[in-house]
Amino acid sequence: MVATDNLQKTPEEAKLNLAAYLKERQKLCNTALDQSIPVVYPEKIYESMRYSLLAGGKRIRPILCLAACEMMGGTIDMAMPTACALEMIHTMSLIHDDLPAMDNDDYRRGKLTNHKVYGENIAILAGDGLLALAFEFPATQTPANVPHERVLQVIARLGKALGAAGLVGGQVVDLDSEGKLDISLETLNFIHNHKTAALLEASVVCGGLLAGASSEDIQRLTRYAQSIGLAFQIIDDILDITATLEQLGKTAGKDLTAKKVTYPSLWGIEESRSKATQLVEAACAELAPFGEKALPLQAIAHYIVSRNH
Ligand code: DMA
Ligand SMILES: C=C(C)CCOP(=O)(O)OP(=O)(O)O
Ligand SMILES: [Mg+2]
Ligand SMILES: [Mg+2]
Repeated sequence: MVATDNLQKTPEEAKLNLAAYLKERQKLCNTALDQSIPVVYPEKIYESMRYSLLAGGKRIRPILCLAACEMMGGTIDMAMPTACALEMIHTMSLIHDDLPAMDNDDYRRGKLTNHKVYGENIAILAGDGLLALAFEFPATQTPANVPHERVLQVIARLGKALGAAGLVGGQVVDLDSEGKLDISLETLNFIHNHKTAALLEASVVCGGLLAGASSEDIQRLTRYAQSIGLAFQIIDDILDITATLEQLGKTAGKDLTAKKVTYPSLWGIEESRSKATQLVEAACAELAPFGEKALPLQAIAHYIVSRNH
């Protein structure tokens, strides 16, 4: 074998097989998520919740949570219930985001959207059910070797990331901005930082909290996550232009149809991509003091800009 194997690879990827790492973590998360919702009476609601929760997806948020917990000296078991909660919250936000009253989308994760299969009423309730479980699950399932006050911090953190000061607030400004062509960069950053980055930040920070990380380390994790959070949404907006329905598992070109101002609409694709790359470099630099232990989080940061779906 010639030594060209590592060409095109980031320094982290050269030392860590990221594709295998992500696949293994996705499998662990999928098993835990599958077990988190048994189907009982009234079956329809559990089936609807499971339909969207188990429909695939990259599982980026739970994987970030597990990786941050491990980097800070914790274990996968300590973080798995919270990792599942993050995916439940994310899935709820997708089900509601796709409703006719919001983005009115027919496809998600390569399948018909929840309301297309179960009707709007059940889709709304499936989101509510997932959201409630997202708080019950870490509160009741986190193993006893994690001190209660850490779990309490996690619950508070999830609520903050998701509420009006986070994801919900971002979605409100996103909806308000549709069709307006004079949206400022400040408003655009507000949308991205709230609707997308807040939950990604909570994913990383909750992993650190569960492992008992110091407040200084939590601040470092926060800065890493804020940078990858903004980069994630810039890439999402680029993919909306460049990728296909088959790649994305959701309708492409929606931002243009909905007349949404995005990074690529303001600055073009290349400059937006270079901004996202700079953010990822900054994110990786934040984790330099953690040395080799930071490799997974650094590789995930690069994956966020290089992904094609
Ligand atoms: C989705 O934002 C954000 C949340 C919080 C669900 P979006 O509508 O820009 O993304 P997508 O293209 O995935 O619907
Ligand atoms: C927050 C946004 C931009 C919605 C899509 O999130 P993902 O791209 O993580 O969707 P899945 O892989 O989980 O389906
Ligand atoms: Mg939306
Ligand atoms: Mg949408």
